[in-house]
Amino acid sequence: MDIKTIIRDIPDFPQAGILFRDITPLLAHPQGLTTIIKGFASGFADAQIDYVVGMESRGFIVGAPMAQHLGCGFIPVRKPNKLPAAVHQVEYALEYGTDKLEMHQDAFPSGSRVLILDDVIATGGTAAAAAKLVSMAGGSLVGFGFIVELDFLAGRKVLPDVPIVSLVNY
Ligand SMILES: O=P(O)(O)OC[C@H]1O[C@H](OP(=O)(O)OP(=O)(O)O)[C@H](O)[C@@H]1O
Ligand SMILES: Nc1ncnc2[nH]cnc12
Repeated sequence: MDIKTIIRDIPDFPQAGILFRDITPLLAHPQGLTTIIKGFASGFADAQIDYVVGMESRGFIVGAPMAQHLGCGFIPVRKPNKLPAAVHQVEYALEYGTDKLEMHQDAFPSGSRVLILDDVIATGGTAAAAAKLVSMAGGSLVGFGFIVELDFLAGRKVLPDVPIVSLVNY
């Protein structure tokens, strides 16, 4: 299955000048999620992952099924004021705007091996913020996985030096 042919391009969303790579047709395909999870699983075979972290909201769509596939825990990284217990917080820049992300301070035991997953890496700000949150909680970052990587924005340059698996590059 060639997932690139199923991802749809939407010009000028959410604002003028952004070419939005829309994964919803891929998610709607009967083999879409299976193909995505197989891609991540083969990229991180033998990585001994204890927890998968996914960022609100599209990171949840790939993070939760990957955690189920691995038989490990899923940790949500959320936008501000959504998580009920004590949080770590990081502010970050987006391709379109700025935002903050939070994760529970007690999300996983210190030393846990953590994989960060999201649908898209653009500038890398979101993934770098998630990596900071994992580090603040004492996690050991195993790698990053993305369905889509926008190469021209060079987001991987702002990430820590761990393996990065992208299923599709533009
Ligand atoms: O590499 P970056 O420049 O940080 O951009 C990538 C992020 O942007 C999108 O999330 P968005 O904040 O739009 O939220 P959503 O998942 O709720 O749509 C996407 O799902 C990534 O999380
Ligand atoms: N160009 C883009 N397409 C889809 N999701 C994104 N998140 C940030 N930039 C994006």
